[in-house]
Amino acid sequence: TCQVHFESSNWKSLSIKRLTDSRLHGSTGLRSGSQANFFPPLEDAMLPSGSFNNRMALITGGGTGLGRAMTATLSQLGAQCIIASRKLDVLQRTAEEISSQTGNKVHAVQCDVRDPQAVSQCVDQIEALTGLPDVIINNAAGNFVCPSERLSPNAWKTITDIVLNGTAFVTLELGKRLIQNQKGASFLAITTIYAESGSGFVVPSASAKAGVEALYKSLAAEWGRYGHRFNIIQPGPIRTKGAFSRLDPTGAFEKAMIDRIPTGRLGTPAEIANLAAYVSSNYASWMSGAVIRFDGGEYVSLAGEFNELRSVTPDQWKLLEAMIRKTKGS
Ligand SMILES: CCCCC/C=C\C/C=C\C/C=C\C=C\C(=O)SCCNC(=O)CCNC(=O)[C@H](O)C(C)(C)COP(=O)(O)OP(=O)(O)OC[C@H]1O[C@@H](n2cnc3c(N)ncnc32)[C@H](O)[C@@H]1OP(=O)(O)O
Ligand SMILES: NC(=O)C1=CN([C@@H]2O[C@H](COP(=O)(O)OP(=O)(O)OC[C@H]3O[C@@H](n4cnc5c(N)ncnc54)[C@H](OP(=O)(O)O)[C@@H]3O)[C@@H](O)[C@H]2O)C=CC1
Repeated sequence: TCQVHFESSNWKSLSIKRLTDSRLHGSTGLRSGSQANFFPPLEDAMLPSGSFNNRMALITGGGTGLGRAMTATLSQLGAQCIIASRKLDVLQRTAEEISSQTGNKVHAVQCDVRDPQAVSQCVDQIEALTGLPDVIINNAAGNFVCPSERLSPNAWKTITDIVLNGTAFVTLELGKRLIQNQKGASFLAITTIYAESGSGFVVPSASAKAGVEALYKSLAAEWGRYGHRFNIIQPGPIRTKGAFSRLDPTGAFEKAMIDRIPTGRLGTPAEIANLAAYVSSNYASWMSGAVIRFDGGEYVSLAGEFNELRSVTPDQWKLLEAMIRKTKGS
């Protein structure tokens, strides 16, 4: 299966014919992505049942995607949940479905997090329904891929308003009321791996998510004295309609994305829901200011400049090593 052709002893002219995922990788017997068999996702709730009994949880964007999965897990573990976003019909459908499965009430509250007045009214409604929450998950977001030179001011404003200002309005409004009531709480923000690295083509999202991380790290330092913990989860790719339809509308990039993930697969909503439940639970009461990357290894895979050498087969390595060992001096 060795496809190395020596055109000269120069590294640059070494032509390595890349093997596609439908062919064996050297003598390892691994097909691209087949390592996923080592990393099967577990779908059941990880924490003991009742871990969130008598606790109230607010999940923004809890009607769909990852927010919905987090709501389902918290509800299954005993929490009374409130889900908030713009589309009341979507929220109500999700709330009914989850409540009927878990037997625990899920409340739907309409709220556009970009509007501080709407956020304040939403928190009034939450106080009346359940009292102030013990768990706040800032999960709502907006995003789309777009070359930055095509972004209008309003496109920039829309994404940064939802992601950064929305998270800030929800966090500050609840924080102030919790402080007044001398009540502790766990705050969790869902960001993304490129909040750390930056990324072209999603620049408003990258900028806003980086701001959210700064906000949460800062408040972790400032508001511990009020009983508040602040943590961040940076998910890698997890299939949801909201994300994939806006970031890879044709599906053209999915295979390349999976190929670069060392665990060979996308994450699942249930996996991130378990992590979010743990971080929000009392089992994690010493965790604050943490940034947890949850991406199957994608970030480090993208970062290391030699990681492409994964495609070199054992036979090719023998040839490369011989060439390297033959080199004397500089
Ligand atoms: C190499 C490829 C890799 C493939 C990756 C595949 C999978 C994903 C992997 C990782 C994901 C990592 C991070 C994910 C982060 C996320 O946040 S995903 C969550 C995405 N979910 C959502 O976005 C849900 C909510 N979104 C929306 O409601 C809308 O999309 C929107 C954000 C636009 C807000 O809606 P609305 O308030 O109704 O805004 P408007 O439609 O009025 O638009 C406001 C302005 O924005 C301009 N605009 C809208 N869409 C685009 C576009 N596609 N391109 C350019 N500009 C756009 C619009 O024209 C408005 O501006 P103007 O008024 O015209 O100037
Ligand atoms: N899926 C993935 O691969 C990844 C996702 N993430 C993050 O995970 C989180 C969830 O994303 P995902 O589930 O994939 O996508 P979704 O599109 O399903 O979730 C986004 C949610 O945000 C809500 N929302 C959007 N705008 C507003 C607004 N102005 N006010 C209130 N709520 C709003 C939406 O509800 P509505 O339309 O009713 O307002 C929706 O429920 C986001 O923070 C995203 O950035 C990060 C990395 C990877």
